[in-house]
Amino acid sequence: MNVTELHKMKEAGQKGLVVLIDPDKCGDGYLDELLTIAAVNKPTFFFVGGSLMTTQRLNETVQFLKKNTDVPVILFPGSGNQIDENADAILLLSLISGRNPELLIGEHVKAAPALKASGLGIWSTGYILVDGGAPTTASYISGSQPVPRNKPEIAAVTAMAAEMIGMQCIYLDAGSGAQNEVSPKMINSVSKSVDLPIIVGGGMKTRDQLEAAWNAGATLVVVGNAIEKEPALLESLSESGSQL
Ligand SMILES: CC(C)=CCC/C(C)=C/CC/C(C)=C/CC/C(C)=C/COP(=O)(O)OP(=O)(O)O
Ligand SMILES: O=P(O)(O)OC[C@@H](O)CO
Ligand SMILES: [Mg+2]
Repeated sequence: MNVTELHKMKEAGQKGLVVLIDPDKCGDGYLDELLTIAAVNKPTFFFVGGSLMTTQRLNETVQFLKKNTDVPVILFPGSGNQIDENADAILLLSLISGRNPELLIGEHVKAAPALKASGLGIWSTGYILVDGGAPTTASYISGSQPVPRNKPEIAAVTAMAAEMIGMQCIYLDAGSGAQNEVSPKMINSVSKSVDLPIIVGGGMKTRDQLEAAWNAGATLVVVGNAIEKEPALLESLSESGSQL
């Protein structure tokens, strides 16, 4: 699936809900339960990945999803080896809030041949970690400082640079299980500074938070932990897709 699908969504003013699936946390029938609920309350996409993957379940998770749902499956890789050609696309993340060359370009160089051969849709993504109130796995593993929560202008100029370099979307991430989600003020500031679709995630738990993010300019809002803890939450978050 090409990134133009995401650009079309933004141009049409459509808003999407994404469920993040961490293959490490898919035990005990979790995916069966999730897909039963998702059959009625369809998310726009499934993202699959983790900043730290301690099991080898990526391929079986992608395979299971491709077999049992028609919701597109987009890889959200914590490293260059989280590639599976059975998915529909991959967020080719470049960690632009950090200054670690491996996560800006190094991993990408190593993964380039496999990515090209995979036939996956490539969504070049400027990935911005934002302080969500506590250190997250992503910031610890990447050894990078997140953008301070109350500095929307830093996120905005970072996104502007990414757009001029040629990246195709921006991901503002307060990190897995963040105490504070990315503020609508920061989303709005980024939205006014670039024409790119904006993906927002980290610490989202309520429909009100999703709406605040969409209204501030997000095209996609990602929910991981809250649905992992309580899959039925997908029903109230999606409101049967009325807004999607
Ligand atoms: C070259 C390729 C294919 C990929 C680049 C990979 C890069 C540079 C990633 C950026 C840095 C990074 C660690 C991103 C993490 C993204 C991610 C999958 C976050 C979601 O996972 P969490 O839910 O935070 O993970 P845990 O549950 O493991 O805490
Ligand atoms: O798990 P949560 O807190 O919903 O975060 C989702 C994702 O944006 C984390 O990278
Ligand atoms: Mg996680």
